[in-house]
Formats: sequence, C-alpha cells, structure tokens
Amino acid sequence: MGNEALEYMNKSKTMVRKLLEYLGKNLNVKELDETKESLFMGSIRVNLNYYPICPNPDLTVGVGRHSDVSSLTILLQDQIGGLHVRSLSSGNWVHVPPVPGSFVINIGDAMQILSNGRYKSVEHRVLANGSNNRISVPIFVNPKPESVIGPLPEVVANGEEPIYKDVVYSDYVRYFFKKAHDGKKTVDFAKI
Ligand SMILES: O=C(O)CCC(=O)C(=O)O
Ligand SMILES: [Fe+2]
Repeated sequence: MGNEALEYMNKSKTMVRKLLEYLGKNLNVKELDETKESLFMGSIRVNLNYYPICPNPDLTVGVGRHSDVSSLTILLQDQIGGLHVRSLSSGNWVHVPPVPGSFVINIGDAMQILSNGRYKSVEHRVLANGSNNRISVPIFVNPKPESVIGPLPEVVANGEEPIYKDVVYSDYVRYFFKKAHDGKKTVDFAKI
C-alpha cells in the first residue's frame, strides 16, 4: 500500500506543476523555477481518509469546518458524497457532488498568504453519513516546512500593500494543529 500511495503522489506532480504555473500567471510569477517549486510544492503528502457509517449522523460531522494549510489540495473522493465548501459570497454550504474520474482542487492557506489574498483558501467540511462508509484521498501540496512564506515579491512589486507577514511554514502548521478545527481563523495567524 505504501508504494502505491507514493507512486500516486509522485505521478501527481506533473499535474500539480501545470496547475501552479497557471495560477502563478495571475501573480506575475513567470516560471516555476526551483525556488518557487520548493515554496509551493516542496513537501507533498498523501492522506487516506476513511469515514465509517455513523449511527447518529445528525449529532456530529465527519470533519469539522476548516481550510487546508496547503498551497493546493488535490482531492479524490469516492461516489458517496458529503463534502461541502462554503461560498465566499453567500456564506452558504455547497455540496461538492462526486464526479467519476475527476479531482476536487482546493486552494489552501499557504496559497492565500503567498498570493497576498488574491487566491482565497476554501473553507470545507464533511458531513457524517448514516448509511454508507466513505473514502477520500487528498494530496496536500505544501511549502517546505522550513520555507518562509509571505506575500510574493512579484505580487507586491507594484505597490500592493502586503496584508500578511512572513511566517515559517512549520510554525503555521503547528499553530493549525494546536487547536480544534474552527473555520478559516488559522490564516489570521499570518495577518499583519
Ligand atoms: O474527505 C474529504 O472530502 C475532505 C477531507 C479533508 O478536508 C481533509 O483531509 O483535509
Ligand atoms: Fe481539508
């Protein structure tokens, strides 16, 4: 199993690079050189999530509301459903229906900080299910733990006011795991 997970992760890198190159265009990042690659995708992790049938789905949730600390998350979900994302404009929870053969791509907090808030990490949660087990496999694409993340020089070059300070990525992650999932509050840790 370990080998399959590792192979899956490594094979995803081509797609991840393409996505980052595309997203980088909006940030005046001309190319994904070694420095940028280490900043956006220097540390990649794959998780295997199993949500067993829940006898009282109304009393709990599968995963509480949070945003990922990653730069990007590439999520593979099975056909059961239950993932919801929160609309930035309305605040409403929107179900993300499983589409066979597709990935859900989520923006994470590191991307929000690096882009000086141009890209917003998505708040999401998973509801408990009373009749089906569910499996999901997220690939978390992260900065290297020792990376210092803050608004990219390319983004603030034209006089844009930075709204985040530089933080060591591992400090940010430690802060995230220190507390219970509570929506998008973690990102305030990096606010100026
Ligand atoms: O199971 C899912 O669809 C999402 C899981 C999740 O949000 C996470 O592992 O961070
Ligand atoms: Fe998540």
